[in-house]
Amino acid sequence: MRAAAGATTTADAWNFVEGGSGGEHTMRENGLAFDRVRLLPRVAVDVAGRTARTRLLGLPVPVPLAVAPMAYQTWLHPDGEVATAAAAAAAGVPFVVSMMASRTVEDIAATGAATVMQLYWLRDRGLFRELIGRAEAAGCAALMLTVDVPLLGRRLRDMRGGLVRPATVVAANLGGAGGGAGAGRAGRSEVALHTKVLFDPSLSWADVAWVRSVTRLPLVLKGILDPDDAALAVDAGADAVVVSNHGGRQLDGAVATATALPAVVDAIAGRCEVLVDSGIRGGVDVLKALALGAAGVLVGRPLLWGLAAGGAPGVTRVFDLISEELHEAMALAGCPDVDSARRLRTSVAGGGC
Ligand SMILES: Cc1cc2nc3c(=O)[nH]c(=O)nc-3n(C[C@H](O)[C@H](O)[C@H](O)COP(=O)(O)O)c2cc1C
Ligand SMILES: CC(C)CC(=O)C(=O)O
Repeated sequence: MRAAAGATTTADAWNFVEGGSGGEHTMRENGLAFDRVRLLPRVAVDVAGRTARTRLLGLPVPVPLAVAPMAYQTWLHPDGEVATAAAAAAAGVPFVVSMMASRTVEDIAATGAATVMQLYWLRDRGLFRELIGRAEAAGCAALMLTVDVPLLGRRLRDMRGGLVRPATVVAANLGGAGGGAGAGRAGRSEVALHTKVLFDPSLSWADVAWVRSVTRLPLVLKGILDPDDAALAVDAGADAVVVSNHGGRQLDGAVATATALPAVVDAIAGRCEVLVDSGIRGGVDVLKALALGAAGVLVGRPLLWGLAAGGAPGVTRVFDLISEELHEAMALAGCPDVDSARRLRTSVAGGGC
């Protein structure tokens, strides 16, 4: 799917999707860390009637997956987020709407997908509150505040290429500011410049508590890696956290999520839901995430590959592949359900149990 996507997208769009920050060490390590996790399968467990059904973010789901918030999907396919969300609706999987989505939250919600609205901390608090109101009115099931982007990571592929969004690829929920803002020269990324104007790097735990106080929706914090931050997230009233390094797009050198997850799960101690993303590439990775203590995962780049390669049917194909792999892996690991998957023992290749 990735190869098919690469063959259809422009160099700018491909760099934007595939790129990480700096030397892309964290981006590579995300996959390697999931690869190093070893599962201890159980045997002689009746898995004939197995199910991966569970609840995520208060929503019933057939598999413990949600679509990660990802900006500017019309860059990859003309229908953009509406195509991805239509496939998510068909799969029964929640769709997280990026604040920088290129289709409106109302159009996305109209696909019938269960939606969650992702927010960045904006300098313009009026606009920030307006978006919360729109998300509530559109029927979003939760808000997801991304806390790992005081500024955009140093994305060398985008800087070297002088990345510019096409003028048609707009932040549809922010008044539709388009790309092409004259920054298209080597060493500059127009996306980084645009976000620098919008995003407020002063976010603090007091602000998180304020966000908690201005909405009745469940609040999810995305971008937690340190167990102390996980505990602070609970104190600030978070209903869920996402263990994430933003797909290796923020701090290069940050820990891989499969490595960080167990300590966060311990620190949370059941007080809120723990999700994970960054490096999930198939059903076995999902099973590993569950075994490491997550309630579920956000799937990122693989869905964009499906979108670029084949629109909504391409995204559906990716959901189907991950679901088939998960169900097969659960059977082979002796897991009739998600709770038993979360009790599997793990070890790390080269280490002890
Ligand atoms: C093209 C692209 C755009 C993204 N846009 C956003 C965004 O708008 N908001 C956000 O919180 N995370 C964003 N992310 C990060 C994803 O939500 C997720 O954390 C990351 O993709 C997980 O890594 P993986 O795709 O390698 O598994 C983006 C990621 C990609 C690849
Ligand atoms: C436009 C960006 C802020 C989207 C993002 O979070 C990302 O590219 O990782």
